[in-house]
Amino acid sequence: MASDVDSSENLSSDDPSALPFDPPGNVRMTAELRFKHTDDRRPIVNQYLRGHRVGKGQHGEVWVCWDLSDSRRELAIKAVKRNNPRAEKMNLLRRRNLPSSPHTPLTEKLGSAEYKIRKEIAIMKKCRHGHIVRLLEVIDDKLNDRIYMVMEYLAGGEIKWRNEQNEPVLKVDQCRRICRDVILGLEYLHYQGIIHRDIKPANLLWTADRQMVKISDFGVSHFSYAQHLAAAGSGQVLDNRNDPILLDDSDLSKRAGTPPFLAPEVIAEYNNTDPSPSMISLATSSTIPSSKSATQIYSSATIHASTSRRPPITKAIDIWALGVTLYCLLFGRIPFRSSDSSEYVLYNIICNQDWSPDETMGYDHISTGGRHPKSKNTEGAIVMNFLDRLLQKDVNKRITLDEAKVCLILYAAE
Ligand SMILES: Nc1ncnc2c1ncn2[C@@H]1O[C@H](COP(=O)(O)OP(=O)(O)OP(=O)(O)O)[C@@H](O)[C@H]1O
Repeated sequence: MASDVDSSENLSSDDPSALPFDPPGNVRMTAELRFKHTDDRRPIVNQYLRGHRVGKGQHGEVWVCWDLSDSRRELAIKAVKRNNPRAEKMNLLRRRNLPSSPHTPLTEKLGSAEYKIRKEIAIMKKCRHGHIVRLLEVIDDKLNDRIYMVMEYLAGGEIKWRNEQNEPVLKVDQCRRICRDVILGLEYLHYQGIIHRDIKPANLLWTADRQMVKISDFGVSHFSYAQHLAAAGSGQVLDNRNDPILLDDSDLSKRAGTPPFLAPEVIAEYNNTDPSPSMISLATSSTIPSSKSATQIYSSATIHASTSRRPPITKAIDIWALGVTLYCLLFGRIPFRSSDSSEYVLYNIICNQDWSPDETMGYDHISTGGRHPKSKNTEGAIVMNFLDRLLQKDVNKRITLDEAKVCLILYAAE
């Protein structure tokens, strides 16, 4: 088998349950795929015995598998088709009405499916942290135009946060612990210069014992060398020079993520109560399908820096998305919703309307005390104040991860 270990990262990969701030581990890059079946017709991809399918996304399918080589470890294997004609067609339809740009982004040169997977791999290769799903091997099957990503398996699956009646199913303390895990994961990502851009409950996976969550799905994430230097200090050098895809900044100008979780600065052109007709047509050209209001979008529109008021897009967008996520976990519903499922209405609500809590939060029905609780020391008041700071529309007033950590420590100590 033609296999080579990424030479830019020369630390051994051993412990799968890496502790926070572990150095990056090796990701095996394998250029050959062997496919066979067991006697009872179960598929084997190289040394991985494939089990049942655990998930299906826009671009790929994920199966549980077992490493037959030595460890017999239970892992996850994601298969992505390099060229995805359906997704390409959707993108083409979306792009049709948009103004053309003199600079053709790499997304369009490579085709969005291949770009997405290559970027996801490049970003995951940089990460080794206890709250980030870890990539172990990439199998590049050129013959069949597929790429396989072998990852650690999160057996608890996606966080289930509401029941059929849209009521919360998690206790407030569980929500707090999920929040803590995401903050630790984001702290590591931001230190690496990575903006996740799609934090939401569906991208947070439980470990088998449901004691911990890990951040997954880096399909629309962005690596910024400038942010990495800012976070890590200018003495740091880029540790992955072989990945030009990481240096392509064109995709930060795309509106990527999941509409109800987008921060106001990402959709700043909707921060306007009297929109121009062109603005409405821009938004309605990609109306949110009603049943899929929490589906990821990518490049439905290029963000134009036409407005001088536009704040820069920074890692603070992940903090906003964490606020939306925490609200979902506490109340079993999304804080900003549009009644008619149009993107324009939703974005206008996100930019211009305040959120409101229910009387109680969590499965354990703890009183919130309302949007601005009178007493400051109740559990409800502490959580509402935390949400208020995460969901600050003004990016300069939004809480930082350092401050969020302090809030959570104080909250846990109450
Ligand atoms: N490491 C993993 N362990 C367990 N389940 C996983 C793992 N990775 C993904 N899944 C499951 O598979 C589903 C699809 O995975 P993923 O979101 O990565 O695919 P995708 O094609 O990138 O999706 P999309 O682009 O639509 O967000 C997830 O929703 C999750 O439930």
